[in-house]
Amino acid sequence: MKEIIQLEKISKEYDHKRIINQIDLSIYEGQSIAFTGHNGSGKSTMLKIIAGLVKPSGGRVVYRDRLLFHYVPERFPKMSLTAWQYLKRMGEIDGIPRKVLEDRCENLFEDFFLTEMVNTSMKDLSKGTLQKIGVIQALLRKPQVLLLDEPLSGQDMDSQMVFIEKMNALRGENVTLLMSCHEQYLMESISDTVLSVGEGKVEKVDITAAFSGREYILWFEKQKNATMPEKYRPYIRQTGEGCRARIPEDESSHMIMEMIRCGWKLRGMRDAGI
Ligand SMILES: Nc1ncnc2c1ncn2[C@@H]1O[C@H](COP(=O)(O)OP(=O)(O)OP(=O)(O)O)[C@@H](O)[C@H]1O
Repeated sequence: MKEIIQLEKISKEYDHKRIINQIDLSIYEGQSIAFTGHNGSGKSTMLKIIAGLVKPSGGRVVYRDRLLFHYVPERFPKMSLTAWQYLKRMGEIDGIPRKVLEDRCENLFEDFFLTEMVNTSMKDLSKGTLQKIGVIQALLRKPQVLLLDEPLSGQDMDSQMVFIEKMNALRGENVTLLMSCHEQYLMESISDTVLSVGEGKVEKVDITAAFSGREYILWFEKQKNATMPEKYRPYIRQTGEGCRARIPEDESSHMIMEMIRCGWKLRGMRDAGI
């Protein structure tokens, strides 16, 4: 694999407090890294340093190529433009032809269930909706490196599934993904490397050992004309207007996709071990 970014002895201090301490890290083309760790451990700081948005206090970041970065912040600024006006401007800056931009936006609005909100002023949109607009902006023109700061924190379950699908499609196109994240199922779904950030250090987590044998509890709500996929019947218990399933982790993404395809709406998800 081709190394595209190298962190050499990176440190960062805020108010004399060392958040990141002498980190060395190589990032490879097409790699998908999740930074995980407690609140305030330094995940966002790592992303911002890699994106060149924050200057390290020590060390240097070496970029092997000229790379197109897209950065999706955790909190998207509220502004008076509508989502559509905003994305049109951003697309124009990216040099995307008008018609291509319109088609791309329309498809992405639909995918992320945003069609009814495109003409609402962004200052009146929720955190999750703004986050989706940030993701759409990042998808308008394919970047080489996509950085996402807690991309799922405000998104509903259906949008999370769309997001996972889109990220895996980008991985298929060799886009390098770097995200900060707390959700283990997201790391399992889209990351090949998990790095734990804490006490100044960044350490690799053995994903296979950490996630093996896990099961999830899923809740689905029945929509009109929903049918039950035969394959998953043994895992499912009916509950009033919906159903509940306990499923091994490596089956969970497929089950969710299949249930959504059969007309169910994912209402919730949690680790069965918690
Ligand atoms: N601009 C800043 N000025 C001062 N301190 C900062 C600044 N940015 C971050 N910090 C501090 O650095 C530490 C790491 O912050 P960072 O946002 O990187 O953590 P995080 O792991 O992403 O947290 P969370 O999971 O809560 O988003 C925190 O203690 C935070 O308060």
